[in-house]
Amino acid sequence: MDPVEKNGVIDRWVKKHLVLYTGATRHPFILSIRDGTIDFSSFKRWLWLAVLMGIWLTGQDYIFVREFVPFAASVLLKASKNSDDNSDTEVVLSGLASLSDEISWFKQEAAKWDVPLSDVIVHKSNQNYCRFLESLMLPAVEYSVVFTALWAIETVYQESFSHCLEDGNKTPPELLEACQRWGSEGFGEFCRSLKKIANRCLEKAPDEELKKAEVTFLRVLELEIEFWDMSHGGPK
Ligand SMILES: Cc1ncc(CO)c(N)n1
Repeated sequence: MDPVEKNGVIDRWVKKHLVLYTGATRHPFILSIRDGTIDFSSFKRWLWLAVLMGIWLTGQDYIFVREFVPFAASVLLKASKNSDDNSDTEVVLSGLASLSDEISWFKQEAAKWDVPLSDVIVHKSNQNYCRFLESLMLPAVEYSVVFTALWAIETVYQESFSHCLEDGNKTPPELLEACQRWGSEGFGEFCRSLKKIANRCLEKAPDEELKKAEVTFLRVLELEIEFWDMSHGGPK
């Protein structure tokens, strides 16, 4: 690890807000997948009920990703305008390409469970998250702020699902495919590229902007926790 990355702003913030960060990346829902304590009969019952109530998590994530695409595109636009490094746009573009892949996967999953994605009702927590993304798409929101958000959103998923694949996991085979989607080495590498760029932008950001980016980071963590919370809650 190079010294810049090790002492970067991002690592400082992760350390400073470790409780919230761990809350997002080691949520009880994720731990129950990793420990294999997720009871499949109850999971299926939950899934069935959730489908009926429109809070099916895959369906919610499909809605989220559909909103995440224009957000990532807005980061791409800012990268092409503001960035002093051309490779930024390439990194974001590769992220957009995998989102296209993700959307196909959601559709395939929906077909497997025989649930039409068009019928999914947006849960309140998800709606809040999508609204937050919308607010970040405004042209006035600084590049370092949106980049911090992009890094945090992707990294929470990466750290959560890679934990389910680490040594000693008892992850049910039915869920391995989903875990590999975000827990893979390739996605980890992508998140590290995002972190490098975020650190570089934050290093140069004025204090005011740095504060905004930190608040944005914390908001992402809260919204991710609320997203996981949908796995055990009914519609709010
Ligand atoms: C809620 C949520 N956070 C992050 C990601 C990563 O793309 C996702 N698919 N969904």
